[in-house]
Amino acid sequence: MAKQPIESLNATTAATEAADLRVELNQWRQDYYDNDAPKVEDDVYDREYARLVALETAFPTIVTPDSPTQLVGGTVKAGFTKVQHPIPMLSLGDVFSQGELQEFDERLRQNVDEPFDYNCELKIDGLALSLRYENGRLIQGSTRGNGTIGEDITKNIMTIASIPHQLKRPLTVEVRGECYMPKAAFADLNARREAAGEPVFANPRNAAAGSLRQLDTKVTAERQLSTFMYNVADYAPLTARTQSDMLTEFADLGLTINPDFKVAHSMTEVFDYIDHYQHERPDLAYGIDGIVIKANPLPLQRSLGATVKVPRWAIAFKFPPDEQPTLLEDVEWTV
Ligand SMILES: NC(=O)c1cc2c(=O)c3cc(F)ccc3oc2nc1N
Repeated sequence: MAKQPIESLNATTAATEAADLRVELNQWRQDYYDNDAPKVEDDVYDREYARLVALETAFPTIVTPDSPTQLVGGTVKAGFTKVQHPIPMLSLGDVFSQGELQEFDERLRQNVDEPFDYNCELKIDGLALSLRYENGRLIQGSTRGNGTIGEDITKNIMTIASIPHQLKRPLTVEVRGECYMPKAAFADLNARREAAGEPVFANPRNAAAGSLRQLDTKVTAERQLSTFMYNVADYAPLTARTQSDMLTEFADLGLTINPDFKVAHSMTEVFDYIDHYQHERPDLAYGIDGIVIKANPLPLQRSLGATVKVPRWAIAFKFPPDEQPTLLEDVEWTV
């Protein structure tokens, strides 16, 4: 049904609509985060979620603690040891148009007096993970979970080739990134599963999540997972002063980063980057669901900090869902 404009609602009608949205969104979250099997396309979830945020913003008294707007990520799957993230792993705020991205930039620059660049990065469509290194040795891997409590997947991440067990320098640092399954590995896996009469994965993100959040490490080891690291919990151990230099420092340490990042000196350059990768997307070896732009100076990231849920210094520009082009040779031509 058509949504009433927010201005025409009162707290009671808003609370009723919000309650219905929460039931629906929490069920979808459960499917997405806990069962790695979403029931709806991301854009449907995002649209309903944006409506709930708008209702709660217009009527703050209707917010409830269990509202998905107050939670981050999913929960901890049974069978996994829990890991407390000393510094929470947050999610990114989303925007869906260049206009909204422009607003994000203007809002940010109102609170920052010195000029700054953005670092543009591909938004890898996988699942977030955190790696703890002590004196350069990999000692723990965990999922985001709900942002403060994740799952211990140390044994599983030890089997991923792109994750070094020893950094090139003896740093004690917690790095964060995305675990993903390349498109080719996804196609192979589903072909094997189909041949074996097993259910196939809906998309590479679910396949990566199902392969990483796996109690049987041998299964993880054969799933050809990979990673791109993009963030730290605590900036102190690094020498880098910008996001872009941090990615280069990660590579020097032996971590795997996505090389397609780019410093943008204006929103025009940000939009050019977005347009370029919106076209490149089908040819990339891995799935992306958007672009992430981040304030490049690390001291600025630190001073801007985060809300209860998202960093103030970064935003995700989401692409519309990936329409798989129908390959013409797949179409039966009737003559
Ligand atoms: N999927 C991604 O490729 C990707 C994801 C995030 C985040 O989730 C993320 C979450 C934060 F709280 C802060 C920075 C982040 O940076 C990020 N950068 C990326 N490139």
